[in-house]
Amino acid sequence: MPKNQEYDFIVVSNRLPVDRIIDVDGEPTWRRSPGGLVTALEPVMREADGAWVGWAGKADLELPPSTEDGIHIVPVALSALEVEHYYEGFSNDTLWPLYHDVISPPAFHREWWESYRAVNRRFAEASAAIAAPNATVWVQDYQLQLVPAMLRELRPDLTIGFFNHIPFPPYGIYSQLPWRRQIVEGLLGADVIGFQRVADAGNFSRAVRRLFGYATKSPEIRVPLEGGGHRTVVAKAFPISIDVESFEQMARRPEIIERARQIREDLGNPTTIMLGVDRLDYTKGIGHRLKAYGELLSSGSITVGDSILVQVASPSRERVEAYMQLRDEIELTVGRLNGDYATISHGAIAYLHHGYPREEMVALYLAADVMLVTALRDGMNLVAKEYVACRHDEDGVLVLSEFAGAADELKNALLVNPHDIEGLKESMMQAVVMPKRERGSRMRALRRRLRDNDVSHWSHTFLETLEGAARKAR
Ligand SMILES: O=P(O)(O)OC[C@H]1O[C@H](O[C@H]2O[C@H](CO)[C@@H](O)[C@H](O)[C@H]2O)[C@H](O)[C@@H](O)[C@@H]1O
Ligand SMILES: O=c1ccn([C@@H]2O[C@H](COP(=O)(O)OP(=O)(O)O)[C@@H](O)[C@H]2O)c(=O)[nH]1
Repeated sequence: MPKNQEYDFIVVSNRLPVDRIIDVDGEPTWRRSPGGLVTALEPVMREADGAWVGWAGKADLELPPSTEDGIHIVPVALSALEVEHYYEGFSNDTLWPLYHDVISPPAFHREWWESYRAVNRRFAEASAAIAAPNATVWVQDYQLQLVPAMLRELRPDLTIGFFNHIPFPPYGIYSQLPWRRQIVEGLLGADVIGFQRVADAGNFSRAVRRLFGYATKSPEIRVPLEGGGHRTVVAKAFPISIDVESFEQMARRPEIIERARQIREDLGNPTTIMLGVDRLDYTKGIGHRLKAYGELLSSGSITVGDSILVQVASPSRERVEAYMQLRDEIELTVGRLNGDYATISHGAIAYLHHGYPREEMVALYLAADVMLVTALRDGMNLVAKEYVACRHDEDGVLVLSEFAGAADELKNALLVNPHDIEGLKESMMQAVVMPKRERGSRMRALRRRLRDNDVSHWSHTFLETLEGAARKAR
């Protein structure tokens, strides 16, 4: 790629779609990055001839732009201290818990904030340097909330969109943030700010009114300009989705169907396989799920041999204290439940602390009778949508937390409040005994709903709104 290549369309996110890793032979190579942001944006970028600006997942790594698996990537380097202060610190120990209902207490440190600002500036400069005149730049997520305003200052010709993949909290929580004004100002640099849920967009508009007193009339916010007049910023919900077709196609492949059969056989062909798939994150409600499952075992409502819970808990943010603690808690609970209930031949919980490739995920979805998504708070939760996309057999039951963004659309799931352990147990049992007819009718309705909003619909709707807003502003 020539050095100063310019692009008309740029996606900017903390993570690139691939992480730089060292393989077993000691050779550097790339591996798919974790999390739903990459799952959703990868097909969007394949369709567009743009560039993806982001971090390669390792400290102190200066890499030239390149094309990996058909996507132009422009790596931004972070020092080890920046990984600690900007990524693990401000992004994942301040903003992440604050924006997820303070499930874990957020930590506020001024040096983390300074690092967040410096790294946001670097992302803004890296994007400005490769943007063609009047290009569209789409900034992603809470790690980069200052980038829109920084970019607007550097390049007023650009059309700037922002999408927040996690919730935006109510003002009573948001207002704890010492840098609450600066973050809102950063976001208001965008022409369109997208959120997962209508409630998130409402919370953001309220924060703008409370902090700055700007006039808002949903979905528009009037931002006064220095020399008089105003700019209009659109703040609106655009629920993210997945490439439904590609998940379904994968789930129809004979070798994946065979792998699903093999998984069931390896688990001893139980009557009911329950499945949880999450990054090992305190927002995902894994502990609540295990508590409910343990009580069902204890009361004899379910028995080992007849039922098993497969829990994929993929490694995440492993140097952040709250995540280390969570891992200890979860693994202690799993150990106890297996110790109390497993037999030589049958486990109670198959606990897997790994990140699996997509093919294996799809086989697991096909093998699972009941999918448990019990997040305490989650921007969207693409796992719930992937389960539905894969069930072309119109079978399987989705138990879904009402605190996951996906619950706004997937109303034919069994919706639960994961804090209500009795209610959760009842829903899990309802899923176990649900008649085939009801499973089929619920799954058909879920699949219809999912097809109405796949990831290409999401990105086109957002980008059309962005184009319209920018046209009005010119
Ligand atoms: O990059 P990491 O720190 O390893 O974390 C992985 C990603 O987690 C979060 O995902 C969110 O985006 C999903 C897609 O919109 C959504 O379904 C989910 O509810 C969110 O939690 C995070 O927002 C991403 O930035 C991370 O890359
Ligand atoms: O071992 C794993 C665990 C998860 N995932 C994928 O990671 C994404 C998780 O996205 P979600 O929106 O559910 O949550 P996030 O991790 O982004 O908070 C989904 O595409 C999963 O299929 C995966 O590929 N391998």
